[in-house]
This record gives sequence, C-alpha cells and structure tokens, in this order.
Amino acid sequence: MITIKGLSKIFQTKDQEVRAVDDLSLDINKGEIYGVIGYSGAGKSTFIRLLNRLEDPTEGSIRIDDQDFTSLSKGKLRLARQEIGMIFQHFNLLWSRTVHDNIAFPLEIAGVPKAERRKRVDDLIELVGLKGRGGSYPSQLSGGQKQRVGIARALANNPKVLLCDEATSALDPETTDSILDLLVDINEKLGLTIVLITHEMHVIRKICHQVAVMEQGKIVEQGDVLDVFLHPQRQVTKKFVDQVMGDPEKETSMKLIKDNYQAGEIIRLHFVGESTNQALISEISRKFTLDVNILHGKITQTQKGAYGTMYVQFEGEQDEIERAIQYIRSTSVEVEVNPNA
Ligand SMILES: Nc1ncnc2c1ncn2[C@@H]1O[C@H](COP(=O)(O)OP(=O)(O)OP(=O)(O)O)[C@@H](O)[C@H]1O
Repeated sequence: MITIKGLSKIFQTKDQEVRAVDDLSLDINKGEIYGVIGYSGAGKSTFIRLLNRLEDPTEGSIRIDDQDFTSLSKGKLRLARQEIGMIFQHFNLLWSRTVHDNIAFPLEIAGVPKAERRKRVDDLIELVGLKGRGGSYPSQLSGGQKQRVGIARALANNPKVLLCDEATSALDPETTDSILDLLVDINEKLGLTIVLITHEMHVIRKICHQVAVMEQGKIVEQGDVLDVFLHPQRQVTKKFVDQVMGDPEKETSMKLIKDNYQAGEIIRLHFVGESTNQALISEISRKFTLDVNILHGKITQTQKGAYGTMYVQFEGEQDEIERAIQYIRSTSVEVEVNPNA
C-alpha cells in the first residue's frame, strides 16, 4: 500500500549538511500497524513529515496506493492529504473550539455540508469514547481525552492512513495503554493502515505488526515484531528489546549467579507464540535426572503472539544435561547454552 524507495532528506545548515533521512526504503501493507522506532535524532520526525509532505524529499519516492505522492502538484497534494490523518504528541487542538468543533474543522475545510458534518462528528465522538463531551473545551479534558479528540479529528475525512507522531509520549502509562487500545480497535474496525513513530519499545510491542529501527537516518533493522524481539541483530535493537524484557545482566546479576552456581550449565530459553504455554520446565525435571533452578524469566504479549525468555540452571551429569538440551532443541523452544558468557 505504501512503497517508499530511496527516500532521503538532507538539511543544509550554515556549516554542515545533515542527512536526517538517508536512503530509506520500505513497504507497508494495507491494514498494518507499522512502527518506526529510534532514539532522539535518528530521523523519525523528518521521516513522518516526509510521509505527509510537510517536508519535500531531497531524493526518492513515496507511493501510496499506486499514486506517486512525491510528484503531486499543489492542488492534487491538498486532496491527497485528506487521505492521510495525523495525530501529534501535544495533540495540536484548537483551544478556542469545543471538542465537536475541533473534530468538525477538517470537514469544514473539505466543504462538507453542516448537517452531514454534525452526524459525522457525533459518530466519531462515539467511536473514540467521548460521548457527552462534545461541548467541552480542550482545557477541560485530560491528556488522554485530548488525544481522543486528536484521533477523531484525524479520522474525520476517512483517511486511508493514520500517521502517529509520538502520540502517547506525553501520557502516563495507563492512559498510554488506553490510547494504544483505541488505535488497535480503529485499525481492526476500519481496516486503517497506521504508521507510528516512537522511542518506546512498549508501544511497538503492544500494537505493531511490523517494526523498523532507525539510526542516523537509516533503517538498520526491520521485520515482523515477534522476529525482531526474538532475534534482534543490532546493538540498538537489543537495547530497545531490553526496554521491555529487562536486561538480565542487570536484573539478575548473571555474573554473580555464574560465580555462585558453577556446577552444570546456565541456559537461556526463548519461547514464542504457543510454545510459551508448554510446561517445559516441569517436563524437563520429570524426564531427566537434573536439578533445574529458574534464575530469571519474563513473558510478554505482542500483536503477533506471546514472546518470552527464561534463564535456568541445569545441574546434574553432563551427559544428562546434554540430553535435556537436545530434547529442548526438538521442541519449538530455542536454547542458548551459557549466554552472555
Ligand atoms: N529543519 C532542520 N534543519 C536542520 N537540521 C534538521 C532539521 N530538522 C531535523 N534536523 C536534524 O535531522 C536529524 C534528525 O532529526 P529528527 O527530528 O528527524 O529526529 P527524531 O528521531 O525525530 O528525533 P526527536 O525524537 O528528538 O525529534 C537531527 O540531527 C536534527 O538535528
């Protein structure tokens, strides 16, 4: 649905050239929630501003539904922009307008007649869970409610794509979760394609199907969220995964455990999807003559299923340990012996 090829944006400042987005290519499928994650300065904001042409690219192309978005005339661009809704970290609401009138604003610009506008706004208010608040002003709303208004306004013209610019970064964790749930709900109900940028792996974990990791203007890793959680390739990606899963080195002082428990082997198990439900540990202790010590474990849910890691120590005869490891390898659980050694 969205095809981006060789997209670059170079800013020329007084004394240097900044490649904010550098030769970026990716495909986003219809109905997908696609997350782009990166630290500050990675180029995420520039990327999302290129996507709705708030910035013009230096090079490259963006096609949305087979329309070349990069070569549209000003008039056509205005129309094409109605196909793209956007929500912002600080909501960008009009403070002197009520909730109703904020949501109606893009419809007024598009020339939608008054009666139709009213009906559409009422439907949107209901969709985002703000029934009864149409007459309130933004200053009378909580952060989460303001973002709900932002979402309703972004959806007013029935866009094909919703762009989210750090949409939950100004919200507390609980409100963040409720807004993320709303985005999933909208994605499922309307089949809307959502592209979001964030610096929080929790957001990616909770709602995204696909993820791209940005560093210094480039996409350094991309793929299915579960694959990226399971096999992060780059250091930057591993750090993002640690945001959610915790860094076992820090949390369990692996070195201390290794020093204290020198017998046997320390093993890391990766569980994905259904395999997280297998009672593997109790099965191992039943089937093999081993002592199994659980050192650290965490299971988390993504849009693509569950994912977990567990650190255990197997103590016993070396042959028996080897046999147990072979047995685990025959299941869908992945094994790493003596991790972070
Ligand atoms: N208008 C501009 N002129 C010059 N340099 C810019 C401009 N906009 C962005 N940059 C530079 O481009 C790089 C990427 O910035 P960008 O804001 O896209 O990153 P980001 O990942 O969104 O970071 P943050 O989350 O902090 O906004 C940075 O080095 C930034 O200084």
